[in-house]
Amino acid sequence: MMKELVVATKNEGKVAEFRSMFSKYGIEVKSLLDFNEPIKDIVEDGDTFEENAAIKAEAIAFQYEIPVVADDSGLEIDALNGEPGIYSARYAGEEKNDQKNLEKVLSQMEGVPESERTARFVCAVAVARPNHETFVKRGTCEGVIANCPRGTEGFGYDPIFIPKGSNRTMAEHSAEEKNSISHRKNAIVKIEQWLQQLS
Ligand SMILES: O=P(O)(O)OP(=O)(O)OP(=O)(O)OC[C@H]1O[C@@H](n2cnc3c(O)ncnc32)[C@H](O)[C@@H]1O
Ligand SMILES: [Mg+2]
Repeated sequence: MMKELVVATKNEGKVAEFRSMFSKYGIEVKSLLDFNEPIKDIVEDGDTFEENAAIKAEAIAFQYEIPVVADDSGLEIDALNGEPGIYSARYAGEEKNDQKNLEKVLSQMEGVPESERTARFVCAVAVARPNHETFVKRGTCEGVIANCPRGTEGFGYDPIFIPKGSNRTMAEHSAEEKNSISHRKNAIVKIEQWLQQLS
């Protein structure tokens, strides 16, 4: 029997990755995109990835009285003092446009030499349940910012992020490859015990 688990996200790219990575635990993912009623956007006003992940997970867990997982993630660029960071989704404006966001990063990074283009993807994964303390785990993926976008896989900033040890952008990695090295994967392995005992 497949167990069902709600992941409190409206991001289709994230949903696909959770679906793929949770399948080995026998878990079927339901996201906010699958709810019949419209789910209002959750205000992400925390100061950290961890706080925002907990805010999203708890909003849905407490409303529906079910266990919920949520993800808050983004790109930290050293030469930009950690920007866009927790503001990654809206870096180029309220409309949350992936293409505009990565173009803004590239323009901010113009002229920055190879050795100073270090960055990391960060993912905080929160587990919230009625009558339990929420817990949050962080995973990261180190890399560098490319000079121009390449590749069509993945989502978000993947076309401009080259993971450490590779010469391809994340968007030039297959879904399977990304899911073996990503920040999201590295956060999910830290909640593995909880995923395994879920019934
Ligand atoms: O809040 P939810 O509904 O989960 O969806 P969101 O897209 O708003 O997600 P976040 O608030 O966590 O913002 C994450 C930002 O970081 C980007 N991002 C997160 N994970 C990524 C990944 O694996 N590859 C590329 N970009 C990623 C993503 O495109 C967003 O711009
Ligand atoms: Mg968001």
